[in-house]
Amino acid sequence: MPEAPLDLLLLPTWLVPVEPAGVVLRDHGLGIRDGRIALIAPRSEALRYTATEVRELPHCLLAPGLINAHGHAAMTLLRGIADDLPLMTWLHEHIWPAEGKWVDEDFVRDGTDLAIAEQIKGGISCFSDMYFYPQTAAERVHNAGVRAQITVPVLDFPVPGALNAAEALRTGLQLFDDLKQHPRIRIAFGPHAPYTVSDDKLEQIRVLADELDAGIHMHVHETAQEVAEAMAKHGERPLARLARLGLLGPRFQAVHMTQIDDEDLALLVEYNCSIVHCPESNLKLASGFCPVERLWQAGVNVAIGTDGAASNNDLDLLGETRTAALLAKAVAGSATALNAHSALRMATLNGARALGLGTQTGSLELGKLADVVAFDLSGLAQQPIYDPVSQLIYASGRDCVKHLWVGGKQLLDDGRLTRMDESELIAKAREWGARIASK
Ligand SMILES: CSC[C@H]1O[C@@H](n2cnc3c(O)ncnc32)[C@H](O)[C@@H]1O
Ligand SMILES: [Zn+2]
Repeated sequence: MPEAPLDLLLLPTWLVPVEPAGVVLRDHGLGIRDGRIALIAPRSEALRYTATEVRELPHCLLAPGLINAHGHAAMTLLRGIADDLPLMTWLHEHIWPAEGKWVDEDFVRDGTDLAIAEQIKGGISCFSDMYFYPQTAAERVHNAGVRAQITVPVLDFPVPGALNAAEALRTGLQLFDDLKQHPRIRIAFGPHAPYTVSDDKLEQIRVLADELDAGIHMHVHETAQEVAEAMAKHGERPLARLARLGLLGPRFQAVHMTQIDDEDLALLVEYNCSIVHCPESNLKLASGFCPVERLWQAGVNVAIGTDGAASNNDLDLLGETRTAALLAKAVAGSATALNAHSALRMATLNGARALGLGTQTGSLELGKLADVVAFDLSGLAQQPIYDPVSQLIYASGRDCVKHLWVGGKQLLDDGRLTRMDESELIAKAREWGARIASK
């Protein structure tokens, strides 16, 4: 029986599948059927297939959609509200007061939409979100067509939208139930940090996460001060405390990890945890440096995240990946650390693995979801091209992002959002900015 026609055949100059590592396929086609990758073949062979739509992509590099493995989407509306401060001053004196005053469902709706649009324009097909009103964030993800891990935020003190941790967990459980069949949304737990969540709440989360086979996403070892204060208070390092409470495992996503001693590294390896490295937020808040090369050599899965726009101040994962590649060399004292191909892997497949989506997305392989980005490398600043991946990571900005498909649906076409109104998003963000600045 003849095969059903492809829905879409993409014909780029370069195809970078990410798995197998280091491969660049020249003049190949990628076929999509029913939202999944159905064909990868040399151009001449690919052209023998019938396809409803054929898209020539000259000078384009086709790669898996980028995965932003840590952020606080709605914080786009607090972009630039408090710059050039250390973490605790930033949080206690500026961000938490602003969130207490402004964050409601409308804020999360408009801020999340703005973040989604910025991320789509930056080639991000999937992101992780840790913020208040996760049900509203999930609704925005559903409408926009992107993929996301939405975490249920848990803190020991009252927060916007959920009066206490018990209520936050109750809301969260409802969300797990409502969205368990959703094709693009995965719910996880988001205990904020070891210094804001008590042992009993963490144990409760461990039990629920085991029952639901869910991820646990948490800021951990963000600064040396966090570790020193935990030593003074509990007599143990935060990661060791989390291990004692049974939270560590392959579904645990430790965000930041700028402080890693030998025992910490042994725990990360033993429990097969993922790390989400946020180099630009760590640089801006002067939080510290995650030792990426050391983790990589030890076989730990390291993904990349932007963190929120109030500490970064953009959601540009391509730029973040370049920063990660450069910083890894400085921290390791070795120019061979984190080459361009490994950096792209961190921003794609490692992100998918961290979020529990490694068998579904993060690489261009037959049967995987068609989450695909096309970067246009035809510009002056990208010439000449010896290695297109080097050019992408070290010499390109997000203005090169041309098209994005998520599950085979096109969300960005020639740099334009297909499902969202950019001028409306800008107008709404300006309204919020004016309101917040005036008070
Ligand atoms: C539980 S909702 C998220 C909560 O986290 C705050 N936040 C944003 N960035 C960071 C960071 O780098 N470290 C710690 N906490 C952060 C955000 O403002 C929300 O209150
Ligand atoms: Zn964060």
